Amino acid sequence: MPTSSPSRHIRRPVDLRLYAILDPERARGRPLPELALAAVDGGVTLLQYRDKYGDTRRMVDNARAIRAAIAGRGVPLLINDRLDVALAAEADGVHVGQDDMTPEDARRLLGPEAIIGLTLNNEQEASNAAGEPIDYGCIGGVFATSSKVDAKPPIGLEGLAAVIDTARKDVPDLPVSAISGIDETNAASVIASGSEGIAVISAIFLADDVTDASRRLRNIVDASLAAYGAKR
Ligand SMILES: Cc1ncc(COP(=O)(O)OP(=O)(O)O)c(N)n1
Ligand SMILES: Cc1nc(C(=O)O)sc1CCOP(=O)(O)O
Ligand SMILES: [Mg+2]
Repeated sequence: MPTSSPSRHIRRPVDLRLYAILDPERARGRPLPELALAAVDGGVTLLQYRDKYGDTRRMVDNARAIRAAIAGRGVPLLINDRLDVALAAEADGVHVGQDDMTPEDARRLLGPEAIIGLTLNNEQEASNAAGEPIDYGCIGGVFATSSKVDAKPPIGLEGLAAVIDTARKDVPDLPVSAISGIDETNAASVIASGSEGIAVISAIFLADDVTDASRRLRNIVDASLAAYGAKR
């Protein structure tokens, strides 16, 4: 078994500018590896495979196929919730929420090189992130979404700014992004609130042209980061 000391974790570098989450429920029946590559071609910097309904074998097969499709492109692949799938498919890490396996247990199982992300829903959870062996936090949900059945009430831009401020104060070296309902109309406001990037499902993977949608979002993020800067 891999062993790791979670309390002494040195954060892995992670580029949060455009984080695409690939979910078969939001793919319009199109092949996941092709969608993954199309998104990477458009400038996605981090990719997650999220599958709330897939059986384990399908998930491992899909994760392997996605990994093969984007191999050599420098874009890490994370698996939502499922450490076993991440290990079997040799993905780069996992994303866990507050009700999933703890970051400490995930770190112990995956080792120091894995990228581990954690959902932060409020200021208390941002504060509690201090000392967690994670590499980034993702704050949600900012706006309403149809992509998550058990989504919490949206916190809006003011809520986002408050959670980011708490993270900056209590966990200054933690990179943070934001999720839920983010698209071309509001991405700039998310960055202006202090986020280092955006995490997106439908604005990328429900688009007719996934590469074009990714490119437009990436341009908005880059321009907004240049204008507002990351506060960290
Ligand atoms: C980047 C990113 N942020 C948040 C989530 C949500 O995680 P969680 O709260 O565990 O909910 P599920 O996605 O597991 O339904 C995420 N997956 N990715
Ligand atoms: C996976 C996920 N987590 C959320 C949270 O609030 O924690 S919202 C969400 C889905 C985001 O999809 P879209 O970009 O289509 O709104
Ligand atoms: Mg989860």
